[in-house]
Amino acid sequence: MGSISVDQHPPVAPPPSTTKYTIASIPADGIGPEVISSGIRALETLASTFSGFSFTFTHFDWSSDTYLETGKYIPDGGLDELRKHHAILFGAVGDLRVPDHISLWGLRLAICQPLQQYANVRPTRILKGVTSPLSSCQGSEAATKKLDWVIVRENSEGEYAGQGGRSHVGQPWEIATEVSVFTRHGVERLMRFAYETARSRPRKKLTFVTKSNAQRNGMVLWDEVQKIVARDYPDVETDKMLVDAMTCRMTLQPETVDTVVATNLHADILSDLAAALAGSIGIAPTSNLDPTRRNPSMFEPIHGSAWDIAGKGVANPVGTFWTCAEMVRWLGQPEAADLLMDAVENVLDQNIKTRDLGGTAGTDEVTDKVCEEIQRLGRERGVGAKGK
Ligand SMILES: NC(=O)C1=CN([C@@H]2O[C@H](COP(=O)(O)OP(=O)(O)OC[C@H]3O[C@@H](n4cnc5c(N)ncnc54)[C@H](O)[C@@H]3O)[C@@H](O)[C@H]2O)C=CC1
Ligand SMILES: CC(=O)C(=O)O
Ligand SMILES: [K+]
Ligand SMILES: [Mn+2]
Repeated sequence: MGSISVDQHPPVAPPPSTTKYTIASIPADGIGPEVISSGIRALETLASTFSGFSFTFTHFDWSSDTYLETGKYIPDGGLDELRKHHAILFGAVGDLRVPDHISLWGLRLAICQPLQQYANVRPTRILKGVTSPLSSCQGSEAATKKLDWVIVRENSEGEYAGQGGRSHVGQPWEIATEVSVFTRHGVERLMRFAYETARSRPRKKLTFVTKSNAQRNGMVLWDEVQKIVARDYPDVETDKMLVDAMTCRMTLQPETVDTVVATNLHADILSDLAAALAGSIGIAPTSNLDPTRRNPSMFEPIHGSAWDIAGKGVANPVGTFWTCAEMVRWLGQPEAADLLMDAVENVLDQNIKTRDLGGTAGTDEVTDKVCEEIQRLGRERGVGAKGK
């Protein structure tokens, strides 16, 4: 096991120096446009409440409709257009008329990979006013109060590297391969990011998730690189879990978990579980970060395009509000991010919730109330005079 230092850049570069933020919005498919329009309303309300910063949105109509019309999700030169912005706000991609692997690779992964958004960050906690499904289990009430996690997901390689192929298509002897790719460079930069995240949180605790008993090459390199990186973070307590057992620990001992690092596929699954344990897949956020800030980062709710509820006005916008709060924090406005989350929790606590959380409110009602609460909290906290 040799020493490594392939990636010398600091794990997280500082936010932009300007306060006039340009945001590329890509609502895309299904409930994406519904929740993104709620998110933009909340962001505009936030900017008018604070007056120290502003947003300018550029709307990109890249979606499965566009693909069906033009044969492309992203037009020629599209990524260069995205690069002109400070951040990207994304809804979800996926449409019944297009195979899922075409849509995901045509849009979301076609942005994350070239823009080197290698760190996918997925916080979960039980928001005020929300009941965890774990709370109905005997004795777990105290434990669920301590469900406060950040899952750091590898977002550029691993099981979603896109390597593989099919031969002898349609023949009885057809073969298909899906090859996971783990590079020292890719694993090291992600481990450093995960350790920095764990270090920034009060408990300074990292659960390292692996599957190196069965996956005996890539996961073994994953383990070796983690051990090397861990030496630089003696103040962070690390424990190691095989991914299958991790599902049990998240469910039965949520209070023992704080920051988690896992591969692209493992963390994709664990983070949907995390969202459900915190109440609903409709509340959880995702940041796809290029920590070097050489490229804009992309922010999206954790959920997909949810065709089953699209167009009905019932999608939960909370995952997008939390996503917007994470984006605002990334851009360098932590006070505004905190206020947005406080507004969301106050509204949930008044029992104004969508039906996935047991409520009866629609997307618009929740959005109206959150915007009103942003303004009320802004007045209460006297934030309007700050900045500029
Ligand atoms: N990042 C992305 O763009 C993602 C795209 N997808 C795509 O989305 C499509 C549907 O995938 P599914 O596996 O069904 O996952 P999904 O997350 O779209 O939906 C799963 C279930 O959760 C519900 N749900 C999701 N978001 C909700 C919200 N905000 N409020 C209330 N209920 C909500 C849905 O109604 C559905 O019953 C597929 O094409 C898939 O490839 C899936 C995950 C992420
Ligand atoms: C595609 C997907 O499920 C995700 O990025 O979470
Ligand atoms: K999404
Ligand atoms: Mn997912």
